[in-house]
Amino acid sequence: MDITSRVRVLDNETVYDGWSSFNRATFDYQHRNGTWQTQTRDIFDCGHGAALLPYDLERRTVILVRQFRYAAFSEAYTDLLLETPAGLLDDASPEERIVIEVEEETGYRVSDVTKVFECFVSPGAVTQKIHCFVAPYRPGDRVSEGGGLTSEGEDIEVLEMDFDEAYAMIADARIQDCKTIMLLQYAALNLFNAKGAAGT
Ligand SMILES: Nc1nc2c(ncn2[C@@H]2O[C@H](COP(=O)(O)OP(=O)(O)O[C@H]3O[C@H](CO)[C@@H](O)[C@H](O)[C@@H]3O)[C@@H](O)[C@H]2O)c(=O)[nH]1
Ligand SMILES: [Mg+2]
Repeated sequence: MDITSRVRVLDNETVYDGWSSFNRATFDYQHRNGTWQTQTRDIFDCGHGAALLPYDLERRTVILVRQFRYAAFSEAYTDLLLETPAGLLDDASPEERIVIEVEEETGYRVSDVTKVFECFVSPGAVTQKIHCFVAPYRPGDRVSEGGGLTSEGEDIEVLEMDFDEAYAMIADARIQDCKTIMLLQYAALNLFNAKGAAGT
């Protein structure tokens, strides 16, 4: 379904333009019953991103990263956040960008990369879409320490974790990042034969 004819943008004001941008859009939207309504929405834009879960089926492990996230901290999450490696696209394609980002953050050089889904992270207010990937890895694929770019303020800890332990961390809220939850659930359903995954 293409709903372009049901939206008329009246104004798109840039409220802030810096590392990210913040816009206030005013538009007419035609409801399903045919009536038009004027709405205003504040929209946060920091570009699109890509995320990847490296997995080793033989050793039943995955690679996650742990880092400080001020946005979560400001909402009383006082621990470091556990996530899959991920990054902003910065004008590259998701496929190109994610391989570079995984090596920068984890030190692992992955090659057999599979796109599994893409998702809007918070579509009521945030423009960002995350392209999500998985890739197998072996211990010998580690070519550097990783850790991210100190010059950009990154201080990233690399964790190789037992898959079942990582998966269980969703249920007790030790993992709260949405791309990480979705990729671990994808892996439980499609890669590992996980206890508690649907159909097992
Ligand atoms: N958030 C933020 N980051 C900034 C800013 N200025 C510079 N940065 C730097 O921009 C870099 C972004 O690192 P990436 O690895 O590219 O992105 P990320 O922060 O890991 O993740 C982003 O993309 C993910 C999706 O792939 C998102 O899940 C995540 O929320 C975030 O937007 C970091 O080094 C960060 O320090 C700023 O004002 N705000
Ligand atoms: Mg990152």
